[in-house]
Amino acid sequence: MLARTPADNAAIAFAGLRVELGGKPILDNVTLDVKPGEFICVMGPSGCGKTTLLRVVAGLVAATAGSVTSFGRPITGPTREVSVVFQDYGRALLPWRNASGNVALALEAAAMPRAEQGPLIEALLEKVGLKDHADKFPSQLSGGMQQRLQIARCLAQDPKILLMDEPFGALDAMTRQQLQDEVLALAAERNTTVFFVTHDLEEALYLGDRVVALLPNPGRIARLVDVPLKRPRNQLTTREHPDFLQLRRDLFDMMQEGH
Ligand SMILES: Nc1ncnc2c1ncn2[C@@H]1O[C@H](COP(=O)(O)OP(=O)(O)OP(=O)(O)O)[C@@H](O)[C@H]1O
Repeated sequence: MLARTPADNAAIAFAGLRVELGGKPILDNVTLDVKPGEFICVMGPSGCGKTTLLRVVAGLVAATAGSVTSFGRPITGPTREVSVVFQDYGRALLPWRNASGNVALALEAAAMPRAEQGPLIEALLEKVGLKDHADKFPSQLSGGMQQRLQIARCLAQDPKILLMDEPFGALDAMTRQQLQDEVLALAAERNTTVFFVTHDLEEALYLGDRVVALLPNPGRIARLVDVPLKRPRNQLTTREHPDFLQLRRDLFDMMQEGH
């Protein structure tokens, strides 16, 4: 039997990953192990390759060199074990299906018998606070509610890994904070590995067990920091904690200096 390496146990393992698109290097020498159940945040300025890195994990972009594996298996394309929440909920949801119908989409894709779908859809909508809105269409829901619906649809897939690409970027500050806490609670309850992309340093520190800071041209890991703040996090006390402020300062300076 072949010996297992630490990377085989990682939910996601990048080893010397390089990605070129259109002949241009976009990511270079990305090496990182993401532990099962870890909440990892990838942050950095616009164009540093955050979305490209997420798309590699989703199996939508191939490595030019190096490797990316999930629980020891190479990622070669999209699978049901990995689900993606996009920033643009308006385009991710089907406008002609109501909330239940949008969640059902994930279950239909898994060929779940219709009779089993109902109770599961109800439970998922309740989980994201949309129990009383099951019959509403996306256009009848607020932005925050539409994003909750997209999250419910992703959870219906029961993914091992949840990829989130600036999911709260289009929401107002209050809704954004509410959803941050809801996602933290859901991820903890299900022990889901979350790979969360944001350009917002404070959001990354608030959510993450670790923060990966990328710098551009080509996108590369500039810092990998542990966030030692206790859980459950709290929008006031966590953000006021001296460790939070220190990490924010360090990462901010690093991004400003660009190295
Ligand atoms: N299909 C493609 N072909 C060529 N270049 C691409 C392609 N997709 C992305 N890029 C380039 O790769 C770089 C990284 O893009 P990416 O979207 O991954 O960055 P990002 O950090 O997510 O940026 P943002 O925060 O603005 O979304 C950019 O310079 C972009 O122009």
